[in-house]
Amino acid sequence: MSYLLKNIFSKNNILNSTLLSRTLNTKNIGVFSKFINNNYIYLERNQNRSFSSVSFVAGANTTNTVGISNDHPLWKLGHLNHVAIAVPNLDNAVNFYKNILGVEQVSEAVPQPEHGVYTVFVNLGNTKIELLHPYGEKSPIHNFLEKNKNGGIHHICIEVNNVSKAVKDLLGKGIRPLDPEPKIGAHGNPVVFLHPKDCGGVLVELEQVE
Ligand SMILES: C[C@@H](C(=O)O)C(=O)SCCNC(=O)CCNC(=O)[C@H](O)C(C)(C)COP(=O)(O)OP(=O)(O)OC[C@H]1O[C@@H](n2cnc3c(N)ncnc32)[C@H](O)[C@@H]1OP(=O)(O)O
Repeated sequence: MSYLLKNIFSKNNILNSTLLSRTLNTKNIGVFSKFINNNYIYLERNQNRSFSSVSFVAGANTTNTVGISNDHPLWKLGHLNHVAIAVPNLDNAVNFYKNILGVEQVSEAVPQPEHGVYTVFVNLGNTKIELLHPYGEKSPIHNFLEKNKNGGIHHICIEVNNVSKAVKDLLGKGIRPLDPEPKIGAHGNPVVFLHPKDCGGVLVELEQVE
């Protein structure tokens, strides 16, 4: 059997595939299923739990089969861009930061239809707070606010120099992005969210900043 075939059918791959398939299921979102080496198939399910789309996502190769090694990082981590707080009442939250704490730079509320949220940025100088409020019925923060009636810290956003390379590399290390492709975030930059179950219980957003 060639080295490649041995790799495909190695005990590790079968084991990883089984483990990942078992742990990746969350309702109404896509499922990453390990395919060959660090490549994944992304299966998206609709409300009836039947599969509605399939995409192929290539992970970074962490073996030496094609000469790419993680000893030479392909991407770099940057600053903390913002801490996002989901709020049940945007006016009350803006009043707290602007008038009670006295923050000078507080943006207007901006609808982000592609993300299902309104955002307000509170600029603290060294980093920002992003206030999030649901936009539309399918907002990804509905469940969070259902469970946290007074709101709470929803995610952190860390800057990276190349979000696609970061995702490929992280997939190879078992860290799942929540979408197969980056979206354009509130600052007009590509962003991707990483599964909180893979990041110590914290929803992590990576934002590409040149
Ligand atoms: C504009 C843009 C930008 O900054 O540029 C944004 O901010 S957009 C910001 C809004 N967009 C996003 O958040 C996109 C990424 N988020 C998502 O895809 C989703 O919200 C998920 C994180 C997958 C959660 O989905 P959903 O609410 O349907 O599932 P769920 O409530 O059943 O939660 C599944 C499990 O994840 C945990 N979980 C849910 N939300 C969490 C959070 N924010 N932090 C940590 N853990 C969280 C739950 O406790 C639960 O754990 P247990 O199973 O143990 O009970």
